[in-house]
Amino acid sequence: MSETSYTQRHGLDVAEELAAFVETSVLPGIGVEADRFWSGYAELLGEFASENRVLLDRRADLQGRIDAWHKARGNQPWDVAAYRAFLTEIGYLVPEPAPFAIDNGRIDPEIAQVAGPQLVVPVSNARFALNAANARWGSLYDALYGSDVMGPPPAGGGIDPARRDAVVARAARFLDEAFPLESGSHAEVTAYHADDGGLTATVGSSDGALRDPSAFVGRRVEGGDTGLVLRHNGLHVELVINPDHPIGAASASGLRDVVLEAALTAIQDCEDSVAAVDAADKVGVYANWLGLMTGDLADTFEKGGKPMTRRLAADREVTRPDGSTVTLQGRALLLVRNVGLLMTTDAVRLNGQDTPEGLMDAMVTVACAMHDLKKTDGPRNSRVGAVYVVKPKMHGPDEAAFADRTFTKVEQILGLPANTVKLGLMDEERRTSANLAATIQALRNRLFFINTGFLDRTGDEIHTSMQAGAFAGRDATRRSGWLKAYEDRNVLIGLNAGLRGKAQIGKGMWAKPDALAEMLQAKIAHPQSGANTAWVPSPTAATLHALHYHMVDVAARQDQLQGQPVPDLDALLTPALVGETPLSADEIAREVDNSAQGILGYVVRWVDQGVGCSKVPDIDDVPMMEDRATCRISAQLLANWLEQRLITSEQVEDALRRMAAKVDGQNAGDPNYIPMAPGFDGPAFEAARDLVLTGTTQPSGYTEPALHARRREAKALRRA
Ligand SMILES: CC(=O)SCCNC(=O)CCNC(=O)[C@H](O)C(C)(C)COP(=O)(O)OP(=O)(O)OC[C@H]1O[C@@H](n2cnc3c(N)ncnc32)[C@H](O)[C@@H]1OP(=O)(O)O
Ligand SMILES: O=CC(=O)O
Ligand SMILES: [Mg+2]
Repeated sequence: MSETSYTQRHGLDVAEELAAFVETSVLPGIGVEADRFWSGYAELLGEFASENRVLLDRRADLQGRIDAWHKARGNQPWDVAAYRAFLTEIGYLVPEPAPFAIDNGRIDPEIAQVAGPQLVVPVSNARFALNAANARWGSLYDALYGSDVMGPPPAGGGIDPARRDAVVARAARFLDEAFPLESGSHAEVTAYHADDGGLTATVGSSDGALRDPSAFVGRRVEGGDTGLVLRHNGLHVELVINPDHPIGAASASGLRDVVLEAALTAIQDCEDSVAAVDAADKVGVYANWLGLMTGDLADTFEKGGKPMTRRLAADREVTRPDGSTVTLQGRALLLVRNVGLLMTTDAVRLNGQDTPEGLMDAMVTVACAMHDLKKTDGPRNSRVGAVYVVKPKMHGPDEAAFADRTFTKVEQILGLPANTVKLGLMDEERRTSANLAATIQALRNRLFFINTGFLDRTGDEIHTSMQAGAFAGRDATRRSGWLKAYEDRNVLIGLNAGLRGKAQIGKGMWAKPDALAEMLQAKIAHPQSGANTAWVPSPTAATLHALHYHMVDVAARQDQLQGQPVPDLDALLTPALVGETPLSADEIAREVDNSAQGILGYVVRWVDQGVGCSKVPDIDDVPMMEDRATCRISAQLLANWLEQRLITSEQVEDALRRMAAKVDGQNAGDPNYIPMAPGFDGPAFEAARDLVLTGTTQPSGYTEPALHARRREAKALRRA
């Protein structure tokens, strides 16, 4: 039962808290009257809500036909030619467009020109959201010292001199690679000098310049620190000199830190990393986004036993050798991820019906961003007057065209110039990957990224071919040919569509937040593949991943790749089924336990505590980032194995119960935690059960319907 109270606006029933938030917090100062906002919203729903429904019905219709095709073929050998012909006949595959190039208008340099990390953060968490914005600049010393890159992370308390020296030496190696000196190493520098002639470094008895003197940008002073700002591959690096600081005092040159320009962009997420199921939750999410756009967001919390208040970082003013100044952005360029087309919300109702949540996100998040567009001086987000909306889970060109028209309408309602809103296309559903060029074309006037590597994409891979047979395990599914085709095609199709120098071609999330030594080894593959950004889960990961963009010149890599043949669709369309070599009973049992644990560990915090992104140890106790997309994969794999009779529902129930007890144990230290055992009947456990047992019939295998319903149930129980 909903607790929501409504107020009437232009024929809409609007939740009172949303109406109050829009009218008292969002609209004042952006030149849009409440009447205009709500009458426009009513028009938007009138024009787009039923089309949204038709697009969802089309998804279901195509899925039904694909399921029937696989079932009718039974055990016949896989025939990709027949499959392609069938997908073409039903309109799942559309004709390739003639060559074209995107024309996306003015785009900020963090997207169009410079390659670097993209951080993602649940915007519902103000402390994290601010931290993500401020992760534009990250201490390399802290990232190396505090992570596992230099060996097991420190237990805390005090500085270990041996570890400190190893960190300093590692950072000097980086400086030698990115900013080599004419002679000698940064490790040997006893003094850095900056004057109108540029930067010199003293090594032994001689002063030498940088091998590339133009890499020196200038100097800035902050408190007792002098920052010497360098630039390489478009990314800035600051040598922080302060001989009075304990770390600077231990260094002959007084170098106390090397600060990297790290998260060039940060996605403030209203989607899969948040749990927002009603008007109150949505207003919480929007309020943080609004605060980021006005610049006023602040959060006070306790850290290390002391209260601290976090705010957005200031810009950085740097004095060049010739005395002129340049202002460097202090914060990541902020993008906002809206929700997709699937869910409806009861925060705005029309004719007694809930309305598409994606349309509400479009109206409200763009209106909030207008506070940034209205700024005439001081720190701002977009310097070219753009709003960057990341649009997830679109299936193919028709849905992309729908998003394009939706934002045209939103721009008209809010009085914004056409194509102010730029869209990031998440290539995370198979119908988009298979029709990528046409999908890009549908967004050509506002596209600012295409990203791959997505976990949702694996979930959709399994769901789409649910009836084709049993999928190999989660890792094997992600190692097989379709994934390489998906990744490679995305880069090459993006380059063919003229994204170079205009938009991002991005790669996916590093989902092991604590395994950063491994990330440093592995994630260099992203820039090497021609991607000019890739997702990271934390500011520390952003700082470390930034090193990769110094090691690889992505623009040069894109030049090499431009014009290479795009891999054929066959590999993309071939599902990663178990095949000739069946999985052993042990392999199956281990995968079932692992998936059950991942689902429960995530779902219990989502449903009972409203936490949308969690760190959950896997079966080998490796902490994994779990969000709705990883949950979708685990649930879909178990649903597929049930459907294909590799496992039984009794096995699933047994694994869920055993793993629920394990997850309870893992959360024993959390005073707010509600154990799932021994009753196994609370909304969290029920949600996990729903996700697996109804996984074949959930739309596209999405987790939102089950999670939202159970979270609302948990909230109602708490109220009762
Ligand atoms: C499939 C997809 O859709 S991927 C996109 C969705 N995923 C995400 O957005 C991942 C976001 N990341 C996170 O939520 C977290 O990093 C987790 C849950 C994965 C791990 O969190 P933990 O390691 O437990 O973080 P913990 O609570 O210990 O915080 C450590 C510090 O890192 C910061 N931090 C961690 N992640 C982030 C982040 N994404 N952005 C900003 N700051 C962050 C915290 O603010 C905190 O610093 P503070 O104390 O100074 O505020
Ligand atoms: O949205 C991100 C994903 O991995 O899915
Ligand atoms: Mg996703």
